[in-house]
This record gives sequence, structure tokens and C-alpha cells, in this order.
Amino acid sequence: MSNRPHAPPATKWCLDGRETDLLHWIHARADIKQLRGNPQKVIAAIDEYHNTHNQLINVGNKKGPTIIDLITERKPSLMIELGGYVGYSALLFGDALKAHGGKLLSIELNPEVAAVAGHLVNLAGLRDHVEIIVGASTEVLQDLVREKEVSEVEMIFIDHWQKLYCQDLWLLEELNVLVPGKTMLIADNVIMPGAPDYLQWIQASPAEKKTLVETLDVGSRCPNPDLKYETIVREFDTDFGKDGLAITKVV
Ligand SMILES: C[S@@+](CC[C@H](N)C(=O)[O-])C[C@H]1O[C@@H](n2cnc3c(N)ncnc32)[C@H](O)[C@@H]1O
Repeated sequence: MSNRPHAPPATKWCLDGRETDLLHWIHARADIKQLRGNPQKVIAAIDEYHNTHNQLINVGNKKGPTIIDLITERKPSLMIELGGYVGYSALLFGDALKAHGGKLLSIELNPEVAAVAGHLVNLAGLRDHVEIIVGASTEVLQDLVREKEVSEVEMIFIDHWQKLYCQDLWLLEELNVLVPGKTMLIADNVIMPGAPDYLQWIQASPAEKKTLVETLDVGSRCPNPDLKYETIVREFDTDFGKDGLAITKVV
């Protein structure tokens, strides 16, 4: 299913047909009617598929609750997600955002998994609180700011491709949408597989970043070393091994 132009290649962990198999499996459930309009039951069904059939590269039920706590505490009106996959995190976050009338924009490169996510969001009744946008994060973020759909980032979950974490952070810095005292960045998988350049950047002081920017390949990006970040890395034992979330406040 994934050998299409612009789609990431199939691996033994994902994009080998398991994502559409998940949809068939959910719709074959005896309790399918009870899943309609019930995000928590849809999330529990995805967890069950992950535990009993094929593992899915979702944020999962160990790291997920930490992010829900942050959403509940900070109540962002608009949250952005980079890398939506089959919509597990979109369902979790959308349900938490619904409690205070917030909304999630979930950006996903692969149209096939984005279609699965869109279907599950509809099934869970979260269409008013989750919008799935198909496209490459770097381009979509630029469009959202140019079209004035986003003028400041309140909360962003970065969970797409570790090599892009730093590039997309620099883009957000360049677009001037990171607001001291307001923005929170949450990056997944910073221990496994790891995002060393991202961690180095968000943990460096402005003075260190001014030196660092001279040595890094920033490509066409224009990072802002003057932004100050405070970061904690929360570690978790996940189904795939030890991993972590980098939780960063722009201060
Ligand atoms: C780890 S999965 C996301 C899991 C999801 N956040 C969850 O917890 O349920 C990573 C996803 O990022 C997507 N992706 C990879 N590169 C991307 C890019 N440049 N822009 C948007 N999505 C991308 C992949 O297709 C994949 O579906």
C-alpha cells in the first residue's frame, strides 16, 4: 500500500497494510455501534489491535496521559500535531481539547494513513475538534501561517520524522510564531530513535546557539538563537523500549 509517490516506504513496523487492516478489524467488532461517538472506546479498540494483532507506531497509553495532563492544564485553543499516522494521538488530544472547546490540526504526509485517521475521527464524533491536513509538515506550516490560520503556536506535538524535528523548529522560529510565556513544544521519541540535534538546540542557551548556528547545516532556514527554552525530558518504558518526551516551554 505504501509504494506510492510521496509516501514513506513500508517498513516492518508500519505502512505494510496493517493500518487499513485496523479499520476492517474495528468494523468487524461486535460492539462497533458503541464505538460511534465515543473517543475513549475507539482509542481502547486501537490499543487492543496494537496488543493483539499488529503493533502500531502510536504515542501509546504510557506517554499519552502526560500530554493529556498538559492539554488539560494549559487549555490551548489551537494545538498542532506533526505526524498524525492513524489518528490515535489525534483522538486522544481531540477528546481532551473538546472539554474546553479547543481544536487540533493534525498534519500527515501519507494520504492513506491520513484517510484512516479521518475515518476514525468521524467514528469517534470528533470532527469539530480535529482537522486532518494531508501534506508535508514544512510546507503545511508555511501555508497555515501565510494564510493566517496560525499566528502563534500555543502547543505543538512533534512526532513525524526525527530528522525533521530541528528543521521544523527552525521554521517555526523563522515564522515568528513561537511566543515567550505561551508556546509549549512536545517532541516524541527523543530517546528512541532519538533526535540529538533537536535536543541540543532546545537545551542550548542563546549564546551557545549563536555559536552552534555557525557549525550546523541550517539549509535555507533562518533560526532565531535569541529564543529561550526550558526543557525537561520525561522518560518512559514503552512497548518498543525506553523512550522519552521532550517538553519545552518558550520563556
Ligand atoms: C510516529 S507516527 C505518528 C504517530 C501519531 N502521532 C500517534 O501518536 O498516533 C509518524 C507519522 O509521521 C508521518 N510523517 C513523516 N514525515 C512527515 C512529514 N514531513 N510531514 C508530515 N507527516 C510526516 C508518517 O507518515 C507517520 O504517519
